[in-house]
Order: sequence, then structure tokens, then C-alpha cells
Amino acid sequence: MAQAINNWQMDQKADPNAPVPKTKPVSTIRALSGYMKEHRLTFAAFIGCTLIAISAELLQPYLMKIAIDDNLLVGKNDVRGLMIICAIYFLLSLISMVFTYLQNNLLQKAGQSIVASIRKRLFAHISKLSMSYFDKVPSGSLITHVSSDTESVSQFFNQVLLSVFRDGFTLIFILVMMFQLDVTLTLYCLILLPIIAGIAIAFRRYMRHTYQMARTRLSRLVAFTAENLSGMNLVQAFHQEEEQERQFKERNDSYFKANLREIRTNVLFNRTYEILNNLAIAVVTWLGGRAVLGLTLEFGVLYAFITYIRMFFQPINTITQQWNTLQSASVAINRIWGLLAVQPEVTDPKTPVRMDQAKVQGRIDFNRITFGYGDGAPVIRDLDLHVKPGEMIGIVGTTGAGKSSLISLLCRFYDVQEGSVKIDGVDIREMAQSDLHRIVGLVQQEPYLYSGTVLDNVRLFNDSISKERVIEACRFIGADPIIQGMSKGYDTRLSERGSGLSAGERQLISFARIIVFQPKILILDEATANLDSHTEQLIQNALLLVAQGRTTLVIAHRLSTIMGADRILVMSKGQVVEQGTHQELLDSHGYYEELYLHSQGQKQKRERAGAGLYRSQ
Ligand SMILES: Nc1ncnc2c1ncn2[C@@H]1O[C@H](COP(=O)(O)OP(=O)(O)OP(=O)(O)O)[C@@H](O)[C@H]1O
Repeated sequence: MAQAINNWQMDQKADPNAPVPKTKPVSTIRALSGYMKEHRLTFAAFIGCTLIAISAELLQPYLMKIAIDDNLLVGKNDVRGLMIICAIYFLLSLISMVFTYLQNNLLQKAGQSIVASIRKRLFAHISKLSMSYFDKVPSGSLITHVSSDTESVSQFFNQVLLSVFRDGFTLIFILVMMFQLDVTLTLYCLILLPIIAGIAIAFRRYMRHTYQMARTRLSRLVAFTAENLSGMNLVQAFHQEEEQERQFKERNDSYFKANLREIRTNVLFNRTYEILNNLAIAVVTWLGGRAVLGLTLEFGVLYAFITYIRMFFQPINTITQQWNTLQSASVAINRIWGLLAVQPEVTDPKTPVRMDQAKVQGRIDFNRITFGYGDGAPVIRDLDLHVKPGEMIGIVGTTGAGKSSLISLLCRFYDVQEGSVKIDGVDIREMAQSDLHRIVGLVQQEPYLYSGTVLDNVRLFNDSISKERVIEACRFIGADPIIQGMSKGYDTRLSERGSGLSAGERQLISFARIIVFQPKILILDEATANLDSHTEQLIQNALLLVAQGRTTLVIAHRLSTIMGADRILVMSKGQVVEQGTHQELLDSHGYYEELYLHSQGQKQKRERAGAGLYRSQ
């Protein structure tokens, strides 16, 4: 139920053309290739800039070799030639800097816009999933998908792709230059390659394990934090702070340990690498130095060679370091694509029956419906209920009787397992959900308010609805004086979920939404919170006004709300056990009468206690 208004809004906001994945991706590149194709020109420009930047940078040691061997050591005293070499050296630095800047910018532009599209697609997809999915998956883990998982994809572009191209080209370029300078020395250096590869592979395997462990523990921590924040009022009300802190500490410690292990492995890997690099330099200096002393190698060549060797190890190191990030991106992408592959259980038919909101009468038929959550036992059994257009129905019953489930079925948050739910004779499974949610309006027990102004909350950020219309709606239901009394009237910003407003005020704002959006059927899950008698009366009046000309179903927690209803249903164990008007039900001396007498007792108690206006935390 809590998602209803959100869904209502999503129907109006989500992008219906967002692409839907057809197959599960097997690799990061394959998963992203469709997106990357859209930016192929930018990627081509990125590769071009990378090649220019690297060439400029790697020509510098060769230039030094020319300066040493062809100028300094041959005693030419060619000052002009030396100046030209130095100028070219500086120019190469400038070229390298400019193209490195361009290369980074181009990659970021393409990468970030891909990540933004994935985020948008993910959000649109999640908002279309059925309630049965949200029953199973905690919201914290969905937040992780949208935030940290897409961030990992972003790192794939920032780090992995950048490194693969930049460092990959650098390696190839250096090898070419080294072979060009001295084949024997290069071959000696290459002997080290299998050792480097062996060490890198061993570390990779280990790092993959430590990385996944850290990610899983981080997800648990984020999910726990998100759930705690959304339920903070409960945590405080039940003095669960210490217990929650203990659980948080446990998760935090376990993430800390996994993180530490990952960092230690990384450091060990880097240091081992450095030693190998120094070993290679020592070998080259020893072999090359002897050749220089024996006059079989020019000093400039040895200088350039040592410089290239230094440069050679760095990109290998960087590329292998990207393994971590690639792993993270790959895990994240698989999770994102896994989520994108989840199909909503409740779907629109291929050719929906179009419903003209203005022409809908509001007749509702629950035709012998049976429904249970997941594989569980039915919570509604063979229920047959027919509601006339414009009728006002009150629904009461014990807790867990199936009242909210019945309403969820009318909103098509779930599909019935047997029977059918029809509006004006059309099975709601044959309608587009967007049409259905325009016909059926819902005021929840805990009305959901967005961070935004009162105005935004009434018109659900739909700017085509004028402020005047919103004010008119609020005046109609009697909420206008309350809103005018707020610091900035209709432009007062409401904090998250409307905290700071009373339950009654939040309900009034939801009523105003109904007047603005004009659904033909109204469902009201009445607030259970204690309202003072003035607010209760205000809500009562507003309800009668909102219900005018609409078929209205009210799940009542206070019988006073529905005493005037055309029909009252008493539900128990998924079935309607009594129905009739207030008086008829009292006269039949059944369960309703018991409820009524009980509520009268409660009312008197409340009046004696003089309960104040309930304010949410
Ligand atoms: N999302 C869900 N997943 C599984 N079972 C559920 C779910 N929602 C409700 N139920 C179960 O279905 C039964 C009917 O619940 P429902 O919320 O419809 O009752 P209700 O009459 O509205 O109760 P209340 O007055 O306490 O809100 C209960 O046994 C409840 O535990």
C-alpha cells in the first residue's frame, strides 16, 4: 500500500521507452557495448588523443639519447642543435599534457553519460517492478544498486578503460622503442615477463576473493544503514538504539577487516612489483654498463633504455591494479543487469482496453477472488463483492483479516490467483496500469509526502496543474486555512516524508491530491493515529467532500468514519462475514456490534484523557 501514490506518480514520470535487457550479460564489455556504441565517435577521439599523448611522452627519452650520443658525447659543440632538441622536448611535454587532458575529458564525457543512462534506466525499471518484488528485496539493497553499483560502473570508465588504452599503448610503444634501441637488452628484460605475469595472476586470484568479500560486507552495511534510517522513529520509540548500534558495529567491523585485508594485499603486490622493477634496472645497468665500457653500446642508448625500463613496469602495474576495479564493475554490472532482467509480475496486456477517465462510472466487481502472497496460503478466499458507482463502502475487521490485501488487488499491486477484479465490467488485467492508477486514487494510512513544497506535494510535481487549482482543491476540503497558517503557505517546504506535519494534516494534503487528480474511485486507508476531535471532524468532513461523486472504499479504524457509509463490510480471515448499513449491522448483533461497543468505550476513554493532536516524529 505504501507504494501506491509513488506508483501513481511513476506512471506519469517514468520513461516508457527505456530499453529492457533481453539476455543476461556475460561480461562487462558485452553488457556495456550497446551504450558504448552510442558514443563511438567520442571513444574514437579518445583513442586518437591517447595515441598522440603517449607518443609525445615516449619520444622524450629517445630525444635525450640523440642529445647525448649525437651532440654531447661527440663534442660537436652544436649549441643551436642542443637548443632545438630542448625546445622539441618541451613541446612534446606540452603536446602530451594537452592531449592527456583531452583524452580524460572525452572519456569522462562518454563514461559519465553512460552511467547516467544506466542509473535512469535502473530507476525507471525499479519503479515498474511489482509489489511482490519489494516484499522480497529490502529497499537498502535497491539503494545499493542505484548508488554504489552504478558508481562501480563509473569507475570502469574512469580507471579500467583509461588504463587499458593508455597503459596498453604505452607498453606497446615502449617495447617498440626498446627493440629499436637494443634487441639483446630487450630480450634479457623480457625474460622477466613470465615472472611478472605469474605473480600478477596469483595476486589477481587472491584479490578477487578479498574484493568480493569487501563488496558483500559493504552492501550489508549500506542496506542496514538505509533500513535503519527509514525506520528511525521505530528504533527510537522502542529504545532499540543500543541493539542497532551493536548490529551496526558488527557489520562495520566485518567490513573494516575485509577492507584491511584488501588493502594489505594491494600493498604487498605493489611492493613486490617495485622490487622486480629495480631488479630489471640493475640487470640492464650491469649488462648495458659493461657494453658501454666495452664500447659496444652508446651511452645515450643505455640512458634511454633505463628510462624506458622504468616506464615499462609502471603501466603493467597500473593495468593489474585495475583488476580490482574491473572485478568491482563486473560484480556491479551483473547485479544491475540481474535486476534489470527481473520482469514485473504484474504487467500490462499487449493491447490494453483504453479507459477514458472522464467516462468511467466507478462500478467495482470482485468476482469470487482468491489471493495469497507468494506461495503462502490464501489470505483472501473466494470473496465476491460488487460495488455500485458512487457507493461508499466502509471496511472493518480484525487485524490481518485481508482489508489491505483487498485494496492492493484493486490497485493491481498484485494479481488475483482466482476470479477477477473488474471496473465498469473491464478486468483490470486488461487495462494499462497507468489508466488504472488514474481511475483509482489512494489515500494511505501514512500518506507519503515528498521533499518539496506543499504545492508540489498536492500536484505531485506536475507543473501543468496550476497553483490556483491546487488552492481551490485545498479550499474545497478545508485544508486551506491550515496551509495558509504555515510559514510560506503553499510554498512551505516539507521535510522528508512530511515529518513535522500532523497525521491529520498529511491526510488532508492527500485528499487535496484526490481533488486535483480526480480519480473516479477513491480508496482511503484511514490513519490509525489518534487525532484530536477537531482534526477528526475536519478529516471526516473532507472525506465526505472528497467522496462525492466517487466510488469510495474506506478501511476504517475508527468506526465514526464509516457510520454513514452506504454499506459496511466486516472482514475476517479473508472473507466478508457481515455486511449492511451501520444500523442493520447493529441490529444483527454480530461482530460489528462488538466492534462498535468496544469503540464507544475507547472513545469515552479518549475523551476523558483529552488526547492531543498526534504529531509524527
Ligand atoms: N506483503 C505481504 N507478504 C506476505 N504476507 C502478507 C503481506 N501483506 C499482508 N500479508 C498477510 O496477509 C494477511 C492479510 O493482511 P492485510 O494487511 O491484508 O490485513 P488487514 O486486514 O489489512 O490488517 P490490518 O488491519 O492489520 O492492516 C495477514 O496474514 C498478513 O500477514
